[in-house]
Amino acid sequence: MRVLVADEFPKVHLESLRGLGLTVDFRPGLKGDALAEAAKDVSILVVRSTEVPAKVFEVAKGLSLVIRAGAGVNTIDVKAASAHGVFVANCPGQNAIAVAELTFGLMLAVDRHIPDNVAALRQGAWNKKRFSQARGLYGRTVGIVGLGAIGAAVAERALAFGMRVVGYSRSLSAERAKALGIERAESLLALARQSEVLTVHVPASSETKGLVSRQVLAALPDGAVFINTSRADVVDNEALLEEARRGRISVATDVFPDEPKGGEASFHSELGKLPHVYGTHHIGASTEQAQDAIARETVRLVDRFLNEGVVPNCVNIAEKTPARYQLIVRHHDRVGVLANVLDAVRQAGINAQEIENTIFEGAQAACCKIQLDSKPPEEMLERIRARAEEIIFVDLVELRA
Ligand SMILES: NC(=O)c1ccc[n+]([C@@H]2O[C@H](COP(=O)([O-])OP(=O)(O)OC[C@H]3O[C@@H](n4cnc5c(N)ncnc54)[C@H](O)[C@@H]3O)[C@@H](O)[C@H]2O)c1
Ligand SMILES: O=C(O)[C@H](O)COP(=O)(O)O
Repeated sequence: MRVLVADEFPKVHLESLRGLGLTVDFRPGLKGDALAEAAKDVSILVVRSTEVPAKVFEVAKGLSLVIRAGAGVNTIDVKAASAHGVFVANCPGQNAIAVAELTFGLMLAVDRHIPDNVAALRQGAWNKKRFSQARGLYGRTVGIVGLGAIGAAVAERALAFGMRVVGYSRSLSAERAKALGIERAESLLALARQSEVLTVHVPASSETKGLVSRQVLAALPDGAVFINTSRADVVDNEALLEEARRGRISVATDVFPDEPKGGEASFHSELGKLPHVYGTHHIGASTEQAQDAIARETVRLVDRFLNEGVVPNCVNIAEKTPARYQLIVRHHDRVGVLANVLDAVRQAGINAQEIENTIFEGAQAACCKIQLDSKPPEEMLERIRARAEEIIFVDLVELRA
């Protein structure tokens, strides 16, 4: 079996993939049509931020699994993967500490103007007067949008810095907020109004597009710091540029609209050039520790897929199928029994969806559960029951809507 690794990946973990008996094509930097062409003969594709467009799934008929060696899957056409029956999995949480560390690096950098200090020294200037203007983080309020793996890691660090931490997240319950030792805001706007630092950690999706809106940015107090280490799409970028130009708030961002996907490119960002903005080059996950953890997790996923047929961290399995009924058939474990059951389902013109066949100890009997998209007629059940030498019991249950 072949695996294509189309982004940087630690050498030692490429060896672990080979140790699983796979042929590994290590081709970082592949893009677009070249990626689709290279994926033609592989079963597994591993990527970081490289885009995986629909074309890959159209061309690579043997592809079974795409692993995002990272957190965000917005760079993969997951809809196309699902339409072609390809599993997509990621490595959630494995780079959370690295992103939280960068978030704090940015927070401190903005408060103490560290990059400007360095730049002035390099230009031969001493300016203690200007660079002494800092407010300090202790006792200040940080608002965290998205309390998943990264948001929680940021909260933990903010508490250690003696900050007041308030969170807003889609599923942040009062209990979880209490467990994290933070306060909970009722809305994003309410959070923004009290945040001297607002930091965002939500995935890019149709739901989060422009979540940090013009109104949210305008609600930030004068002199606030806005930090984005998630994705550019979660912010109204036009409004952010206007706010940053005005200089009413400071901005630190690791992500940009239309940022290059690869390692090196020329890139001109209006936002990144402004004096109140500190930009980094989408390096949130780029520590050796995080890349090691991500690669280990990738190898674990490949191992389980190869040896157990399961896909941990899969992001595109239907949470619920449209099936309304479940056929339960307890049967003798013999050749052809399931084929006969499915033939009866086919003859009734019903679509079988999820199927699970469980074998009992001793391998004499099994229980097969078949989800059906419509109610089968009584004749179909009778046809199955009629094969008494194969069938022990047949039942039909209606599934909860
Ligand atoms: N800069 C980088 O290098 C870097 C590295 C890793 C991750 N990221 C980005 O950070 C994102 C978050 O990563 P994570 O590991 O914390 O993911 P996560 O899934 O653990 O957490 C995401 C959180 O966002 C919340 N959320 C989702 N939709 C929301 C909405 N509409 N409103 C409010 N809250 C919502 C979820 O409930 C969850 O708590 C990733 O999806 C990725 O885009 C960037
Ligand atoms: O979602 C992620 O994990 C990050 O954006 C990291 O992207 P990278 O693997 O390209 O650094």
